[in-house]
Amino acid sequence: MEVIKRTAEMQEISLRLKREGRIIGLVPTMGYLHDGHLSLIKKARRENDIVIMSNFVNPLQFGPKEDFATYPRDLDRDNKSAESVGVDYVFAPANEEMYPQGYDTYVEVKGPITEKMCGKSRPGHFKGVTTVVLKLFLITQPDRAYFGQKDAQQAIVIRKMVTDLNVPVKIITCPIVREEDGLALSSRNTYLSSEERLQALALPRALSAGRDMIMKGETDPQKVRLHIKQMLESSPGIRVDYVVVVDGDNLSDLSAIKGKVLLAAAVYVGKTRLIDNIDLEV
Ligand SMILES: Nc1ncnc2c1ncn2[C@@H]1O[C@H](COP(=O)(O)OP(=O)(O)OP(=O)(O)O)[C@@H](O)[C@H]1O
Ligand SMILES: CC(C)(CO)[C@@H](O)C(=O)[O-]
Ligand code: BAL
Repeated sequence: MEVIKRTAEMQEISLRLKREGRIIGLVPTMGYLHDGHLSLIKKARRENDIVIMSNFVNPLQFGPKEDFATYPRDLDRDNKSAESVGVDYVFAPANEEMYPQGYDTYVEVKGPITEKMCGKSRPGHFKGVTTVVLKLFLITQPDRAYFGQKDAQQAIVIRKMVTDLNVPVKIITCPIVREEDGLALSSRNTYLSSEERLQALALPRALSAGRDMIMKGETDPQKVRLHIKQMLESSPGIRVDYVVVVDGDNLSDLSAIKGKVLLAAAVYVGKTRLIDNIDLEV
């Protein structure tokens, strides 16, 4: 496995691999790898000749009061994990490589899908995500790129960017990997104290309760949303950011529960903001 820090070098390698006819899979990450990331890499490994994993904590997608500075980082450990699951190239640029002095270009998906949920709570977040992801695509020339369903809105926004800009990359969304007790794996789980770690279980439990209501025949999205919200609000240590029950393809509001449905929520557990969701076909 090679670790590449320069954008020009990574792009040169990727263009050469493409000329040689190799199929490239890209797994974009912000590092501090866990089994969720590894599941994306393993799928990319099975489906492509070459696997590139990017490891870059993108300052552009963090708000001024968010956790860019404290976001967990451990490049050495990440490189060992990446190598153990067959990554060929780790692309780990410094900020100045991605955004040199005078950098001025941004990519933004405008409209309803970036205005709600995490887009509403984190203004500018998705503009930062789409900008870095398009840059990563141009630097690494992937045929396929792998994203986790845990960041469901992110995957939908990236699909929209790729469609609207005719980007020749196939977007593959992979299922959420969870701890045995149901908590979705997330680098930010490391912020939780042992008490908060227990309190955080309210999030997957409330979403599962919403799913159970639907399985038992509930068709009113507002009733399901309220039930999830009330469960969260009555859970110790939890502050609700948002709860939605929306169309799983485009995040639009539903008049009735039918087809692809996404139950998604973001909560604060102490100072830590966690997101989770369940998608189902009704
Ligand atoms: N539990 C998970 N299961 C599947 N994919 C995941 C999981 N957690 C993260 N991913 C995916 O891994 C990719 C990189 O995510 P990222 O590095 O931000 O990790 P993270 O754990 O989501 O961190 P955080 O949520 O704390 O920012 C994203 O596509 C994300 O959706
Ligand atoms: C896609 C991504 C790597 C862009 O910085 C990030 O948003 C993430 O880790 O999900
Ligand atoms: N996993 C999404 C990256 C972020 O929260 O900024």
